Amino acid sequence: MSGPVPSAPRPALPVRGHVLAAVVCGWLSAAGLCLCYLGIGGLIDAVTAGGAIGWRGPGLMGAGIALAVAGALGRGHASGAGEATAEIAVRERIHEAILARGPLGRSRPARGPVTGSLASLATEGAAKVAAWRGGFLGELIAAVTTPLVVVAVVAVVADPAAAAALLAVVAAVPLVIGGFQRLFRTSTAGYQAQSRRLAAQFLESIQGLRLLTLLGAAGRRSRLLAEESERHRRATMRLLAGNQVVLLVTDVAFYGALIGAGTAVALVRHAAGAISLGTAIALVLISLLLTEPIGVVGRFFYIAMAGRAAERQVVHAIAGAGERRAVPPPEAGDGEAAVELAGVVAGYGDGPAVLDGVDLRVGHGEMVALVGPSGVGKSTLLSVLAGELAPRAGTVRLSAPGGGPARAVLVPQRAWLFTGTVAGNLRLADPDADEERMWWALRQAHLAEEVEAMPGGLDARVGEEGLTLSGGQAQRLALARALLTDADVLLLDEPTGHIDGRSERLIIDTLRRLRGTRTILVATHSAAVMEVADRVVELAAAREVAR
Ligand SMILES: Nc1ncnc2c1ncn2[C@@H]1O[C@H](COP(=O)(O)OP(=O)(O)OP(=O)(O)O)[C@@H](O)[C@H]1O
Repeated sequence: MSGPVPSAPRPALPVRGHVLAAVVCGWLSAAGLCLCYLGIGGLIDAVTAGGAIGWRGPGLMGAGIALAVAGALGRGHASGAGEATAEIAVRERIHEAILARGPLGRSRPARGPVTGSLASLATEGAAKVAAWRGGFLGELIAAVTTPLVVVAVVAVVADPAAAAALLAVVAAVPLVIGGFQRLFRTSTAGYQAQSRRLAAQFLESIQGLRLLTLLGAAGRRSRLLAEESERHRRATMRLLAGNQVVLLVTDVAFYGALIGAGTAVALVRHAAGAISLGTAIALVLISLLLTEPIGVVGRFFYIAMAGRAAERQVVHAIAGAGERRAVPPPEAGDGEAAVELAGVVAGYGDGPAVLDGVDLRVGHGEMVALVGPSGVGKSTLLSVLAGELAPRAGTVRLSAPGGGPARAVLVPQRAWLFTGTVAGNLRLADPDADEERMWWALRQAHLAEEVEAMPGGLDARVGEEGLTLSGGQAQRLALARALLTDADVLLLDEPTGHIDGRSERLIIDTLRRLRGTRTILVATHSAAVMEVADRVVELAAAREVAR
């Protein structure tokens, strides 16, 4: 994923209520624990005084425990619900972006991620963003502000002067954390610079490998890379050592300082006769709660950093999708032919024209095989028809059988298989598809039996984290996905190109059965596919060949 990160706004997620609820529940839980500790203090005072225990101590303890438990449960629930809501929202936004750039299309935007990385962003990335924005943010705010709640409870229920002293200690914590982060940043920056240098040198060497070999410089270059790798290893070790120091210092210094300060305040106030022994012990226990923000700092590095990085990619992805919409869709024709190309000129960027004045007319329900030598522009023509590549000149018209604009869908040469389930992969094309419809599409593509045999069936996990489908199965899954769109025009780019013989036979049989049901353009080198087609058009000469 390259290109500058745009200053597009962060995706608005409907989790404000969840975050707020998590924060409030966190506060309630902290206040409950304070009351519970003060109750314990009250009990200690009653026991040491030798009098009746009374209601105050047990009452505070009971109320405190109830509040703490309710708060903890509420916080857990709010975080869980927030995370789930955020994940769905992020995924929907990314799915919109995927659909906007053509779910089955070969996507080569000038900027922004390709479809495959968009989809892994929609799975793993969405989970990271959700864990951060929906789940962790509320807990973070609650934890960071807990000391203030603790101080407030101490001020109201125990001793305002002790509360003021604790407040001063709490205020010093962010300053010290900031100082440590600055120290740490220097070693992180050094590591990143080293990392970039190494990556650049590797890339340069691979790109220039041929030249290096011709010049007899490969050995020298490899020694240089070895030295650079060693420097990188040392930088990594320095970073890890720095990390350990930060963790150690955080633990020892902060826990020690906060609990020590709490104990000192309690002792001083008790010695001055301002608070009882029980309240002093309660203050020591309460000072444990002041360490709450430190507990989240470690998780902050993992959850928030990963979540924020994924969030930047999501913003980038969504912004990229906006650019894709800028390619105008093919015009609607008069309805007489499904596809009409007249004088189409197309190419990539500022490069030469790949298609130079192509004319083609395809009737409704006709199956046309596009043939021609490799590189002649068959895939390019399909990209133009799919609305992925705007023609430089000429007209492209797609008509639905009854007139009006037609929908075209492209199955690329190598089907992307997204990390997720079979159903998830199918629903990229039709988010509302029910199981029956998905099985229908799988049967059409001759994949139903194989999916049935997979653990979980439609819920079988495929892609990087699950089953790896064969090239042929992936191609048939992509075909099933295309059929789910109910597009009028099906564009198939080399559907039998890189697959096993059995899959090839199954796909050809699918094509045979689809013939006449919709308009199909299939770019191919396969004689068997040409055999199935109604017509064969050779692209080089833009003329029909005899069959
Ligand atoms: N994204 C791209 N950017 C720049 N040039 C491209 C791009 N895609 C294809 N080309 C070039 O356009 C020309 C036509 O490629 P295209 O993939 O359309 O040919 P094809 O007939 O489908 O080939 P094959 O039979 O090998 O699939 C080739 O010279 C190719 O290098």
